Amino acid sequence: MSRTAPDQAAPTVVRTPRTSDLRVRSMEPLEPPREVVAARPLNAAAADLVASSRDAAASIMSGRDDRLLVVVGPCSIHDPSAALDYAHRLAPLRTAYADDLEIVMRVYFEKPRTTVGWKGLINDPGMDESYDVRRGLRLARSVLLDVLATGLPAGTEFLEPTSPQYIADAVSWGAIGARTPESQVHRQLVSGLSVPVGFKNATDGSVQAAIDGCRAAAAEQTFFGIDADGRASVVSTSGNPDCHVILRGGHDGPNYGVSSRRAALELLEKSGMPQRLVVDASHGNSGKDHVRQAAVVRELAHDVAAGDRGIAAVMLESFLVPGKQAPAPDGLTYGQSVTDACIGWDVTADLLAELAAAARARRLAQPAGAPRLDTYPRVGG
Ligand SMILES: O=C[C@H](O)[C@H](O)COP(=O)(O)O
Ligand SMILES: C=C(OP(=O)(O)O)C(=O)O
Repeated sequence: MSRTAPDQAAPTVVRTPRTSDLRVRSMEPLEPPREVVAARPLNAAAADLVASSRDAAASIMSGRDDRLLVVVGPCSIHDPSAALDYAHRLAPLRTAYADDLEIVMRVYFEKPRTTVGWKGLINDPGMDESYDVRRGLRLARSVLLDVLATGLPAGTEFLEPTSPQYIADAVSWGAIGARTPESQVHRQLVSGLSVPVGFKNATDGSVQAAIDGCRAAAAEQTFFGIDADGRASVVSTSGNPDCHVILRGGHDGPNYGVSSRRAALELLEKSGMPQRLVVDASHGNSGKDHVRQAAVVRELAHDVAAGDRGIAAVMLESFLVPGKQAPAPDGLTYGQSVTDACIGWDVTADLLAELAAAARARRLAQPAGAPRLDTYPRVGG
């Protein structure tokens, strides 16, 4: 065996380990928002509806308007035809109850999941794990414009930090879901949205998380985002004063009852925010049992009719057919939810009539000289 002389040693091979994209399978550029918006721009009538319904929602939430805001519609949009069918039924009720209710349709495209599951029409429009996000974005925009054309404003959850560039001009009310009120990314995003936004209490029931979310979103923020051409950008915002809290229940049970509402109103007062709440009849407040939603709404309507002014808005998950089914690319029941169970159309129509009557009764019961709610400052104001 020959020994290698030190000056003839084999050169050391220095291997540089790969340290990025180890778990990224692919990256595909998206169309810039400007192109998607230009393909289906808002017309003047739709822009008027968006602007006036945003004002109405902000006025109701601050107490300048004594009607009830009602955000009602499917848990998620999966079939644009069924969503439009629903919108055509709801739109006449918006007109019929306009003196007492400001009805906004839930048009939710992005679903936050507890672990994993279908993440909504934008992420996977075919519900077949093909994740055609380009189609999803265009489809979502079309659904929003078609809903606006029926005369209904739309409300949605903002989840992906860049998707609002594609659709937010057509949205009248926004939500930050229970899994994200503490997320800095979402608070920053809301600070730049031109839309009134409700922060849900956290899934553990914390209302303070939602209040802190409103306060952070009311402040000026600087963060990463994309511009209308899709370029990575530094975004600086002036803050969103039109934020409010949504009670949706939590792991320990519902929080729509009078004592939970009173506790939430006290927290709002301590933070100098309007003592006005959105109450979600679904999720933790119904235990995800759609039949329970009707009981929750009726309890809220009773308290509104008795003069409760802390309830400014009610959210309902409703579709054409009650219940829910598993998401699938075909073979689905038309008009039934593929995420949380929804109440069906007939019950929805009854509940809207009851909420309108309750808002009317509250107005009539208002003692002359009662303090105007609009004396509350705006968030951060
Ligand atoms: O609103 C919909 C659901 O409650 C939310 O997306 C979480 O759903 P999951 O717990 O089924 O994932
Ligand atoms: C996901 C939703 O609700 P939450 O964030 O309260 O679970 C929703 O309203 O669609």
